[in-house]
Amino acid sequence: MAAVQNQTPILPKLNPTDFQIPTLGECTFPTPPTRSEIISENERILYQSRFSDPSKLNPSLAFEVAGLRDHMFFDPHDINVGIVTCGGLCPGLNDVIRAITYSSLGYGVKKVYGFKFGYRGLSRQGRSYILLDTKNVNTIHYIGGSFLGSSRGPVPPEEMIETLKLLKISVLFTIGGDGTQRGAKFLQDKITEMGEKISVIGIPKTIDNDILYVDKTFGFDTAVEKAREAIICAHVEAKSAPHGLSIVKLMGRDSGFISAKATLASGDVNICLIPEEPFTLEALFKAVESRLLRQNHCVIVVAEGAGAELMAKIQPPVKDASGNLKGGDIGVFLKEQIQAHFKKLDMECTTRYIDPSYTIRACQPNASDAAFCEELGNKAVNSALSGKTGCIVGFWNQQFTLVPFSLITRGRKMVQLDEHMWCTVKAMTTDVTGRQ
Ligand SMILES: Nc1ncnc2c1ncn2[C@@H]1O[C@H](COP(=O)(O)OP(=O)(O)OP(=O)(O)O)[C@@H](O)[C@H]1O
Ligand SMILES: O=P(O)(O)OC[C@H]1O[C@](O)(CO)[C@@H](O)[C@@H]1O
Ligand SMILES: [Mg+2]
Repeated sequence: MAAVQNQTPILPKLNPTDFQIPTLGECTFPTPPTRSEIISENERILYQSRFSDPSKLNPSLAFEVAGLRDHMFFDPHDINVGIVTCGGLCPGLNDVIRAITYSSLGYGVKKVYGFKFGYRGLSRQGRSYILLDTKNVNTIHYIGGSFLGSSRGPVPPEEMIETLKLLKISVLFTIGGDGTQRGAKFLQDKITEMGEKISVIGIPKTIDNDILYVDKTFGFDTAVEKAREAIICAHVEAKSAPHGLSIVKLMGRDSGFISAKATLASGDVNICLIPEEPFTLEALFKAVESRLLRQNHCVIVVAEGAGAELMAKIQPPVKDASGNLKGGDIGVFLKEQIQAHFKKLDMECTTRYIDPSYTIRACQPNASDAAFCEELGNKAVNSALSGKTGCIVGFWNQQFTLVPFSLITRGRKMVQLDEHMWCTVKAMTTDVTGRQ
């Protein structure tokens, strides 16, 4: 097995205090009769569930449990809440917006504000919102995208607090990826500094599944399902042409989870390229060549962030409005390079290039993601009413957790090259690292 190259902090040095969730204060309102499960304040979900020596297991490294307590910090009848969706689209955004709205109004919350186009809707200049109710959110889960719109780009936390205070909002739900939760952390830090009693609760969203300390984010399953459909079509195309080569580009700027999982799910991929594992063009050409000669067809899946070192030589990455690095189009680059290579060899290669990125992201969630979103939304409301703040609702070992912003913003989850999932992908595909 080749040496592991990437260094995702999967098991960094953690302290029990890293798991502590800030609270706004004492919970004094008895929770009204509810169908929701009541969580005892002492319950925890172990960080480490796999071990060989039980004596080395540290039970104080554990997540708080998301959900309702027997007493609430907020009297729901006294408060307004806000919802914002930021970053790229993701299947299930509308489902979470709907779940939060229904759940909040069910507890008797006065008003649910939906901010338009991400944090921009909370800014002084771009302040824009709609009141959400059971009528206007009733059917939004039938379609993809965000009912509220989304955007990238920073907004000063002071301006957001000004908006929250103006509208008497006690809880802000931030639905978004790592950047959104970084922004939410800045906001919550400022709120604490100013001594305001406003809770900020994140719901991690990303098809990339790249949030640290979260097993799975909503939208990921759907993205894999849609990616698999594209791969199946790519395989059909490749098999139907003389020396057919299909290249499918999938999203994944820094983490190749969609590509890896879709490769496992389809069984039709011959070469899988992800950002975490560098490859060489020479090894890639050789692999395609030998595959076309042996099997007459070949399917390549490439994550958008793969080959970043190759792309950087042609075109330095640019930053988007949020400061995320965006490189050139690796899919188009590979198509052109491979075509030029086979032209030089005077060997036939019928190349098809498929980029389903935005169709994967803008669609309705599958049933499993939709159900997951419903629970996430409910857990977020329950946790906020219990006075929790400065955290996201996570999912770890099949349980809904609370994870501090300070923990998830330490980095980004990436595919570990020695994890079972990636090793299985490697067993199913051809290595193009140039090391073998
Ligand atoms: N360090 C930060 N401080 C304050 N705000 C931030 C920070 N990083 C990102 N944000 C803000 O969060 C919002 C969303 O960030 P970003 O565009 O990176 O998307 P994201 O939430 O990571 O979603 P995804 O990458 O999955 O599309 C933007 O408005 C951005 O300005
Ligand atoms: O087109 P945009 O908005 O820049 O988003 C692209 C990025 O969004 C993501 O889908 C994450 O939401 C990444 O995989 C991708 O790099
Ligand atoms: Mg991000």
